[in-house]
This record gives sequence, structure tokens and C-alpha cells, in this order.
Amino acid sequence: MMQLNIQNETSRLKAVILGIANSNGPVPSIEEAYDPKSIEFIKKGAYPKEIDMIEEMEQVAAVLRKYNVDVFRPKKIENYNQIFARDIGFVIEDKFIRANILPDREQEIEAIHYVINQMNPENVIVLPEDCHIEGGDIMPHGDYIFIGTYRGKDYSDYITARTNIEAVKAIQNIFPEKKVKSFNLRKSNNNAKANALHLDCCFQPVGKNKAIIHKNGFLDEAEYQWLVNFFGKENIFEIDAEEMYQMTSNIFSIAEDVVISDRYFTGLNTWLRSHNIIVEEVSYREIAKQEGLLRCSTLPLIRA
Ligand SMILES: NC(=[NH2+])NCCC[C@H](N)C(=O)O
Repeated sequence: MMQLNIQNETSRLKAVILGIANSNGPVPSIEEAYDPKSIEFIKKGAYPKEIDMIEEMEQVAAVLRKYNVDVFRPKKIENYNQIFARDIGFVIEDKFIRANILPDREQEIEAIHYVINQMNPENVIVLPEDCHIEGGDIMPHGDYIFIGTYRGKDYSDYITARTNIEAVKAIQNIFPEKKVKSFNLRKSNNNAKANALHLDCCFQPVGKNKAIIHKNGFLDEAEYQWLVNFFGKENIFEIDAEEMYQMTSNIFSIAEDVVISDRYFTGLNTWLRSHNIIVEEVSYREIAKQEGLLRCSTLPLIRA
């Protein structure tokens, strides 16, 4: 049986699910798309090609192999987007929580049943239907669980709002000993530069005590400030709206001192290296056009 273990974003990775871009399906219509950046590239006639995205994900698979990480891939569903494994479920401590994801993405979970079947069934949790939640919004951090949410009354108007208050409460009930801290995120259905689709689109811890953050991704400045104080200003790499749009906070940690990052993020990568973090560079520029990046395409199962 697989012994799940996730306490944070950065401990040494042992096992992970990495999404697939195979049989990604035809270019979606604007109505079919569910994030503003994809819509932008559909309109421009520049939606990413499957063959290029497969190659990009192979670069990540190769880095993970180099670090002896066990890599599981979803089984292929014909003509279905399965790149962003992060959102379909997530692990906190020894529990796997099945996400109640956007209906457009509901089938993605079937493709990882063969992995879920290796887990202790007692540790596989399905939340009530009224709890919307996606893994991109969930970050265990030691005693804390950080959760991106949207508290607006107009929640249902936003296809970009993926985690609701009911889910935040449900997570607190499952982990009563943890401090659940939720963050109200800025949502836009039509402007990707003003849309924090998930918490990992505007924030992520990295290294021992550092974090990447975009202020305007947070609707409540006090919540952004709370994070800055928590990590300490000197440990923060601030990104602007353009950098959020490029998905600069969405790198992926293999360990406290090893990250996978996009070669395009020259400023961030220099900063990381200046703090003695090894940066394994890949190019994820085509996948970035779907408003997701490295963290979004991975679902960690075991960290040491
Ligand atoms: N964890 C993430 N940030 N995932 C990004 C998912 C992107 C995908 N296009 C969606 O809208 O669902």
C-alpha cells in the first residue's frame, strides 16, 4: 500500500503524478474554455499544439527521473485535457482528498483511479458536493494549511472561482489540529492579468523559508500582508501582474534546495540561485498559454 505523506511544498519529493498532454483534444471553442488566458490564445489563433506540450512535459519527467522520483501518469482519455493533475485531488499528511472540480474537468479523476487504488481506502476522502475545491488552491505548510478561495456573493458568476468557503470549512474539520488560513483571491473571467485562478497562480513557498507572491492577486490587502509578515519581507520575491500572467509563482519544488522552473523566469531563477537553490530549467511556454504551469501539472503524493 502506498504511504502518502505531504506536510509542505518543499520537502524532498519521492512520488508524484505528472499530467499528460496526449490526446488533449481539438482547439476548444471560446465557450468551452474555462480560463481567460486560454480564451485569449484561442482568439489569437495561437492555442498551444499537443505535440509541443507533450515535449514540454517530457522535459519535466526527465528532471524527475534524474532525482529518482517515482512518476505516475494519468491513463489517457481520448480528446480530453489532462495536463493539470494538481487540481483533481491533493494530499495533506496521509490523506488523499478528491477534489470537487469544475464540471468541465470531472472526468480527469478517472484516469488516476489506478493510483488511488494503491492507497488505504480509509485515507481517501470525498467531500460533500457543495464543497468546491481544487488542488491549486491548497498548500499544506507545517502547522498551517493555506487555502485560496473566493468569498464574493457572486461566486457562481466566476468560472475562475474554484474553491468555496464550504470547502475551507470542510478541510478545517478534517484537520482540526491544523491552522487553516484562507485567502480571498482576485477573479476575472476575461482578463488573465487580473485573475488569480488558484492560490498557486499568485503565491508559493520555496526553499526553507521563502516565498513568491503577487500582491494584486489578493483581494484583501491584509491577507497579502499577513503572508509577507509570516515569511518576512527579506524572504519574499515579489512579482507583478505581467509575471503572474507568465505564471512565475508556479514553479515546482523537488526539495528545499532544488526547484524546476521555466527558463523564461530569468529574474526569479537568479534570485533562487543566489539563495543556493539549484534551478532545473525547462521550457513550459506553450503550457503557460492555458493558465497553468509546473505546480499545476504535478500532484505530489509523497515527500520525505
Ligand atoms: N493549479 C492550477 N493553477 N491549475 C491551472 C489550471 C488551468 C486550467 N486551464 C483551468 O482553468 O482549470
